[in-house]
Amino acid sequence: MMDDAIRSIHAMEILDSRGNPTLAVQLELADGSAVVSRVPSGASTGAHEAVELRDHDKARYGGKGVLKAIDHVNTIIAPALKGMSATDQVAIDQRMIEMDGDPQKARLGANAILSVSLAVAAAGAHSRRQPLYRYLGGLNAALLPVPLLNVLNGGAHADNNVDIQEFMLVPVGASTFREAMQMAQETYQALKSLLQAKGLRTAVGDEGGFAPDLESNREALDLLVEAMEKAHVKPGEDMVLALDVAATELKKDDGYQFEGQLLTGMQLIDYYQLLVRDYPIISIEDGLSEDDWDHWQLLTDRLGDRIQLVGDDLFVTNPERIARGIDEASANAVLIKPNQIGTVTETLEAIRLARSAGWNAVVSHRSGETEDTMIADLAVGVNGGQIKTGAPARGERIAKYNRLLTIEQSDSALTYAGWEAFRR
Ligand SMILES: O=C(O)[C@@H](CO)OP(=O)(O)O
Ligand SMILES: [Mg+2]
Repeated sequence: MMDDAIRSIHAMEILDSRGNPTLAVQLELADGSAVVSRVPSGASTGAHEAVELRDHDKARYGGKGVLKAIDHVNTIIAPALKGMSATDQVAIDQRMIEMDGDPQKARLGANAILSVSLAVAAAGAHSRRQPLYRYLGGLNAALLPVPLLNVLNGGAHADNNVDIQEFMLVPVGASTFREAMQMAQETYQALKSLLQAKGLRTAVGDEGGFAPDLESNREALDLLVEAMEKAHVKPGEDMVLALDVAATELKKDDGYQFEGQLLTGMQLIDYYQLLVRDYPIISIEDGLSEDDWDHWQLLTDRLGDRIQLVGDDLFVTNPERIARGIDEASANAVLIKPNQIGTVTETLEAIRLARSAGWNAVVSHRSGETEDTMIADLAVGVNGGQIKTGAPARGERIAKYNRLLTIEQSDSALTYAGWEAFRR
């Protein structure tokens, strides 16, 4: 047996940051080295995402168990991959895709497949004695990503009257990743004291952002600009803002339920245009719903030369949907979540495709996360330039930021992407 041959794969149940069960995989190579991978889980999931397999035993965790997925790894996937080389990522992923046979990976489960795919990548890097980002990106990996830090929450991620799901700080003007995190942390703390001074709630949502009861989306944006100023961070220069509207969650009949009114797609686009005029917004994710291709095209036509328009639910990290988006000029960037598609190979393909059209690729966490830091390495490895992984709070989000801080301080060949990340 070669040193990097897979000796064993073992899946087990662990908890995600919401306390719901997810799975971890321990993979051992012939040389005795072992790695662990852990799979995240979304709340505002897109209908076109690959299928996350959960069992329906309501007695266990309200039906959110993952016993089926675990069983599929241990009894179907593990025996099939035993003996294969961990550096054969493409062949292994292909094998799992074929064994599943369903376009949305509904048979074995995308979470089952991803847990193994991630472990194989980690093991491949280990056997080559390279950090994961270097293994994934080779010499091409040169950039530390700009963090998009979700510090204010609404929508499906919070229990308040704000419709936009995520308001993110983007410290583009920093000169290092470390400085970017410091700037974000100081603004986050300034925001907290502003909320306290106004008698507003400072409890945090799933991703560590605050979820105060505000009157409007504009009130949230005003607060963020005020927080920057309080932290001596210059809006529009040191730091800009990004939004994830998660508009699929707002879809109602033919329109969008937004700030107490039913708006048409066109009215929503007009609204974004005014927001972009009034605030230092650099990026809007999921401004429209997952099947509203026509309005996506109109939005991109209207704002695409000024800001980044990111498809999350629209593309679900799926190369086929991204190809359609490129064809129809539906957006100019794609959100990359490995668990939306289920394998490392397809994730890399999605990024390559986006890049070939001159689009940006934003590597992202899920709202239900674990301490796994693979996405930090992925963002560096593919020179993504941007990573979205929550507030500078909560251990599972900090784990990714800490991984990036560690990478920055241990590899002098890398530089902070800064404004460069948004140039197309
Ligand atoms: O909508 C999103 O972009 C994500 C992550 O912030 O949320 P979820 O994982 O719930 O889909
Ligand atoms: Mg999103």
